[in-house]
Amino acid sequence: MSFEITGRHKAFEGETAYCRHASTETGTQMAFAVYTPPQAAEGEVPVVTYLAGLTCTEETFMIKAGAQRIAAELGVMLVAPDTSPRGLGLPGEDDDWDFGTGAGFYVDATQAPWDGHYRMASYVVEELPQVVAANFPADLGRASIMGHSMGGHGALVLGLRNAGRYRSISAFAPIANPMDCPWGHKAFGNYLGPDRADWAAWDATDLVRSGRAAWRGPPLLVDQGRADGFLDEQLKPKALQAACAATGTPFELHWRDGYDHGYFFISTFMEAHLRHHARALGLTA
Ligand SMILES: N[C@@H](CCC(=O)N[C@@H](CSC=O)C(=O)NCC(=O)O)C(=O)O
Repeated sequence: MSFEITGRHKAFEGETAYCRHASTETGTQMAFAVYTPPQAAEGEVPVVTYLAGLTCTEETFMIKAGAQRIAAELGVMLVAPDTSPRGLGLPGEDDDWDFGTGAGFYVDATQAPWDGHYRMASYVVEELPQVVAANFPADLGRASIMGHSMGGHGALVLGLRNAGRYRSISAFAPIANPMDCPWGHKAFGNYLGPDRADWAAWDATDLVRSGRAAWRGPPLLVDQGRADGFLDEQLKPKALQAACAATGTPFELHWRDGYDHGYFFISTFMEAHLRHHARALGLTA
């Protein structure tokens, strides 16, 4: 297995590392970032994976979210993958900012030409943790997942579909009902095909509403800014809230007055999300 650390940066007595490896799921080089907290010097530490949104890379979270200080206090490893395979040269891959490169949507594509490569669900859940644990002191038995926007959708869906692997799930401004918004229609139509029945398995609201995902862990934690320009057309947190209420799924939605969709919002509430995960991971939070 090829693996390379391309950059190392000391932070809060731990280290942010930028990594690359040859992925079997995507058939490309994939990039990801890892923050290792100082507690890892004493042994394996729990892992929180962060999935970023449209147009982001493995760098975005580490640079903008302000998460390392609190991760260092709590003793949590942070893992942030890139948001899609890159550089495949597929037709249409680089035409739009909300589809293709930087927009893998954390599904396993079934439609040509995407299906052999755009396998971000299997990459995040199966392959990436193994690569991380082979190279960093990660305790995969204690794992949680979080994300933003497209990555909030990813965290919710991958967490709900793989509840045995994740102790807690949280999201900032997630695309909560992608079957019912333009971003979701575009991504799912191209990656999964025209049959909406095939989309439902990748929609957090539908997974909860249908009872196909039965989450019984700590509340699904969601923060949403009221000044978010994408809220009404793309995000639909109230649909997920209604599905959770109807099925008794633990859910906590915080509306944040004046906050928009960006990393000033995310960094403001990052500490609360990491403490939520730390409690689920058995750490003092
Ligand atoms: N087209 C714009 C907007 C892209 C954008 O807002 N991306 C968000 C995620 S949106 C849903 O997944 C983001 O996180 N951007 C990175 C950032 O640093 O804010 C553009 O290309 O900028």
